[in-house]
Amino acid sequence: MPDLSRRRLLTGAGIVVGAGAAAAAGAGLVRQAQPAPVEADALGGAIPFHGAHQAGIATPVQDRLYFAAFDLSTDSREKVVAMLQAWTAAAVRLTAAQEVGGGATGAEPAPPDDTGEAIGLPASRLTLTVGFGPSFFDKLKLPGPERLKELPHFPADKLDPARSGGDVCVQACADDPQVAVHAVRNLVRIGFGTVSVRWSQLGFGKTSSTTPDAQTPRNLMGFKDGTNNIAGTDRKKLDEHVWVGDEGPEWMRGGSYLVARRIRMHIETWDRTSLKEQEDIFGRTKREGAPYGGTREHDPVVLDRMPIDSHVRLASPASLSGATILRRGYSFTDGSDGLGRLDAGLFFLAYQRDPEKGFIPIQRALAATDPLNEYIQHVGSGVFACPGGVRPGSFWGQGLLD
Ligand SMILES: C=CC1=C(C)c2cc3[nH]c(cc4nc(cc5[nH]c(cc1n2)c(C)c5CCC(=O)O)C(CCC(=O)O)=C4C)c(C)c3C=C
Ligand SMILES: [Fe+2]
Repeated sequence: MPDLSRRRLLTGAGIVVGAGAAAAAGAGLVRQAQPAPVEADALGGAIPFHGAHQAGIATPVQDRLYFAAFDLSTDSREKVVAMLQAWTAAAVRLTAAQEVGGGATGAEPAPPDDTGEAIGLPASRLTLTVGFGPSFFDKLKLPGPERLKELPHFPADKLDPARSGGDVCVQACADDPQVAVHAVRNLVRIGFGTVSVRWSQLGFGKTSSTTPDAQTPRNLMGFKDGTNNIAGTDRKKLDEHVWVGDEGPEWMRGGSYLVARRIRMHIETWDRTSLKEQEDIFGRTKREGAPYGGTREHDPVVLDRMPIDSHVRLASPASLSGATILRRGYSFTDGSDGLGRLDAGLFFLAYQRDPEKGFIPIQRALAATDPLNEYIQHVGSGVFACPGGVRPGSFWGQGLLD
């Protein structure tokens, strides 16, 4: 649990102190209709919303994801500003396990402000991260950052427009799916008339880690995923590869560019593949996750010990003039496809300082020769500029829209 003092929580997360709070302590930081004082030892895993960077990027990866991409239903900047102000106020409360607006009860005869399904649940390390797609800037006639461009087409892409694009995105990560869904649902509600959901994706079983000391999670192919990811504590690498710096624009400083890809896995075909072939495809062993030529997971990757077209060799920065991304993906299963096959795969999320030096060269190399392509297909895609962190009293995208 993060070591947050009560004072820091109260100022940082914007919680208003009120009566009737004693009951909130005990089982963690608990949602209350009435604003409540919160004990320092009862934060229930609240991650501060405010800071130099948006939470949910370098933050230790939570267990669950709910990601939503929105279309603007207006070209009025004023309406968008009003919505982003209201979203920010709600996000401050949601990430601190507080109900939005006037709460989930007591508003008769009006419908309650908060939908209520998170009453009594702790903060669950909820983070809410917002990004703007290239079309956001076109629709609002705003100058977009130079580095935010539509992604190129990659060979074998089979992108479904109904699962791609979006003017705005919200990435909600939490250890409890109900908390993540509740957060996005309430933002959708607040945004009614200004944005509508274009597509969304639930994710479970994180497939990457930003905490190298923790056990590396496994993807649905059974392999450890995230071994060679950037650690959330590695400030040097984050500054070099993830956070936007002086190249700006100003409102993007401390922000990052997000690439989201819905990657379907042909699980049934994969499961009929021998262990040796599976391991050759990645260039790592299945049980230990060791790179070929090594015996332990974190042994150094020696490229020429790996098959020349193995996934890890192709994607390694050493093969691609240093191209590096921060991965933050999740597994998904969305039922079956009507032909008896699971609609399952990896919802791949990658943050970087410049997609031209991160995702794009890596994906070009993978799309060309990765043997994994026989077992996967990219079916959804989005690219978003995620502004720098929100300061207390400010709102998401303020520097851009003010
Ligand atoms: C464009 C970027 C990448 C896509 C798309 C991608 C898809 C993808 N990856 C796996 C499984 C694994 N990937 C691993 C390593 C790895 N993958 C990428 C990039 C993309 N992967 C990078 C940059 C790396 C790290 C390379 C390195 O520096 O060593 C691994 C090995 C363990 C690890 O380091 O994480 C696995 C396993 C799947 C299943 C998949 C699409 C469905
Ligand atoms: Fe990969």
